[in-house]
Amino acid sequence: MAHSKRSLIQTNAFIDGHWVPTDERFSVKNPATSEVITEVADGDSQLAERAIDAAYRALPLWQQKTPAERAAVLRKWHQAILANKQALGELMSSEQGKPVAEAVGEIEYGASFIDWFAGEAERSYGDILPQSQAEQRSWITKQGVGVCTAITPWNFPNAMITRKVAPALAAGCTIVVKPPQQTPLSALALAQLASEVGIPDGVINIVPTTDAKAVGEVLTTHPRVRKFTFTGSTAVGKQLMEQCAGTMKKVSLELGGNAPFIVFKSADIDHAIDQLMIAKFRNAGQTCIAANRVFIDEAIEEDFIQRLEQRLESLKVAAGDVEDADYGPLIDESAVEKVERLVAQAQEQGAKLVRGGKVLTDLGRQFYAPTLLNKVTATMAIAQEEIFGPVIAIQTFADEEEAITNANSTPFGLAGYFCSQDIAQIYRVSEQLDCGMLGINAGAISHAYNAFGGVKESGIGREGSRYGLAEYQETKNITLGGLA
Ligand SMILES: NC(=O)c1ccc[n+]([C@@H]2O[C@H](COP(=O)([O-])OP(=O)(O)OC[C@H]3O[C@@H](n4cnc5c(N)ncnc54)[C@H](O)[C@@H]3O)[C@@H](O)[C@H]2O)c1
Ligand SMILES: O=C[C@H](O)CS(=O)(=O)O
Repeated sequence: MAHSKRSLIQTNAFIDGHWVPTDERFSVKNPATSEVITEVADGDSQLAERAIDAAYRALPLWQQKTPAERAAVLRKWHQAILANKQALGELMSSEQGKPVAEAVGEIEYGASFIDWFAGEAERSYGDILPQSQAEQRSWITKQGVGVCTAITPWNFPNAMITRKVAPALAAGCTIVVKPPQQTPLSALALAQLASEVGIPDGVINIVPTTDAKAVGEVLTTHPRVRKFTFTGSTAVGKQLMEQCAGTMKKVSLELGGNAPFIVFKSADIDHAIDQLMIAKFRNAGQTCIAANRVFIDEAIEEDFIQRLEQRLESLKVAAGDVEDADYGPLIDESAVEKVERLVAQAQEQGAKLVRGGKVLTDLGRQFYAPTLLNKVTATMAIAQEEIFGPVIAIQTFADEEEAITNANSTPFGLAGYFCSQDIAQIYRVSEQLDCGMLGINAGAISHAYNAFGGVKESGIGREGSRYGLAEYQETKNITLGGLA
């Protein structure tokens, strides 16, 4: 595998354009080998307050820039990221575990949000309102909300940051980001490139920490913070939303999922399996929109399972720096233990293990085999929790109504998928599935142009698309009188 020439490893906090060391530091490890990559500054609540103050000081000058000026420097950042995508991909793979090729793909995906929102900055329009009084005229302006704070997850260490930072900066906001403890290096590398291309000091600030609770308390309660955005588990999202209430922050939450993947008997089975492989095994299944519950029409169950099992045979599991790896290790020991628990419990309750169901010990404790379980039921934990691993859990259904009822039967509503060649069925089912995003004959649905987000306990708000900028803007109604 070709290795990049440039290293982008930064190990200190990034505040007000400066790299800030701390007395305490924490280790960042490679999940494939458990080797320590480096030690990173361990921020605390005081450092978080310092970062917010820097963002507050930087706000006026950044707000006063024109959308075209903000777009221009965002496009420079976009280009710098793409110019370093191999180094950024290798860095991400080392700290998160995904194959380098997939990591480079995430870098490109993450960069696409910056390019997209550079354009959205230039297309952010207000409105002229109908005249209600003879002597008055009214109009709407859209203004950046102010200082923002963000907390992001480890599974997509680059894109989950740019999906927030890009619209925030495009809207004229400044931001403080707490990256995940497991994968801070990707965030710090983004900040380095932002600084190199001229994004002003204090506009982007990064505070790595092992004390998420203390730093999060500051990011969600500080009076200078007007907007909080979170991507992570539903349980933590609920807690952080409560913490924001005291200062009425504008909140957007991208939370957990439990995506159904329904294959109707009208589907093209081979195409459905292709899409399921994407929706399940991307990032070793550690994806919020992974196909978590697979529903197969009982009329095609035997044929589908036979063909699917054959496809699993072809998957290559290996460390991220191995050529052609389809997926790598799970992020840590607790992730492996959760998958082992869910698979064991399912089998104890009657599920049938068709393939896999074990750690690939020859590769290491973190590597879990491609796994296929059949005869799963809705009452099993594996159908109620995010598996977050390379495990396909199959349930069957007799008719469309049963499939839809079962698919909608969880507190989550992030993504859903179904495969059908029947256009009437496609319209019926797409209108009844209760989720924020639907993939119909499509397992890959994450693009900067699309509106990413969930309903029910999967979140509030949308990221990407033409809807993503509004999460970082306030709508101001202005009325001018005395015109008679
Ligand atoms: N909807 C989406 O777009 C999306 C995307 C990626 C991941 N996720 C979800 O994230 C979860 C996996 O990521 P994770 O394990 O990092 O989730 P997590 O909720 O444990 O952690 C997410 C972030 O929150 C921080 N955090 C944890 N507890 C905190 C607290 N008490 N106060 C402040 N910060 C705290 C963590 O340090 C991390 O930075 C899954 O549920 C997945 O579905 C959702
Ligand atoms: O984990 C879910 C993230 O949102 C990743 S992606 O946007 O689906 O690639």
